[in-house]
Amino acid sequence: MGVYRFTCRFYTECLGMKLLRKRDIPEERYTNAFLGYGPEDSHFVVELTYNYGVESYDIGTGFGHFGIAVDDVAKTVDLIKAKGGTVTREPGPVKGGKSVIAFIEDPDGYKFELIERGPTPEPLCQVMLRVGDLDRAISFYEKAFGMELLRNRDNPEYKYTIAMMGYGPEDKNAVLELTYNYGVKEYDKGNAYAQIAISTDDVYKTAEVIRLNGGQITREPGPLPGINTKITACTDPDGWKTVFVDNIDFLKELEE
Ligand SMILES: C[C@@H](O)C(=O)SC[C@H](NC(=O)CC[C@H](N)C(=O)O)C(=O)NCC(=O)O
Repeated sequence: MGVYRFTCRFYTECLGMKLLRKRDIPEERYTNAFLGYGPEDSHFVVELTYNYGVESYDIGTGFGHFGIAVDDVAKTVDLIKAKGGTVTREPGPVKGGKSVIAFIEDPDGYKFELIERGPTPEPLCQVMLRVGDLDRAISFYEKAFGMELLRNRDNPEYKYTIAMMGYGPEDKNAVLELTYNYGVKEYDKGNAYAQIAISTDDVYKTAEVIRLNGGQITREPGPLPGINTKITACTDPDGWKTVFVDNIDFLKELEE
């Protein structure tokens, strides 16, 4: 359990997240820790999973980073260094743009982009995933998941395009940042990053819409054995997984 405890300390001490909930599922041989900047019923959170006995994972090349909005990137980086955290890109304007950013890594090698922004109710603000066909990915997330294309930006000098997808404006909501690197059609997904989770009022309808729009259902909609929360899961055209969780069931789970 050493890796699990150390990782939690990094999230609370270096990133200022709160440890919201822990659960051990011995019959499935894993433990979860839920961390974030506000309660799980109204905030995007990180779910860390420790699988008994597994001490390392392959992060692959497709997963990019989690974005964290901070009001002063340089100050945050100093604090992270003082706590012994790993900084992989020093604070400064993004190449080809103006936003001040820095990159850090957690003890398992997951990257976090620190982004300088004003105060926000949702500091855990991005999940960056690389995709092989941006138009295909945008169309999938719009039609199958009902997300909006909030903004896109081409950076020809550095040969990539990004598209921000989500359910509300970036300054108040967590978004999916899809990145297309010119000419790169496929990535290695490794075995570390798992999925994002999205709430829904009806997992059965959600699965139907996903199927109609080219998504692959990897878990048929229905209640999870033991806890009865209804979920469905799918992969997008690049193979990135998403789990949809029934709203009311999830709130009941939090009360237990
Ligand atoms: C503010 C927002 O626009 C960004 O931070 S973009 C960050 C930028 N992204 C990329 O370069 C994506 C393409 C890259 N090849 C990849 O696949 O990750 C970035 O990471 N810039 C690095 C820098 O040092 O500025």
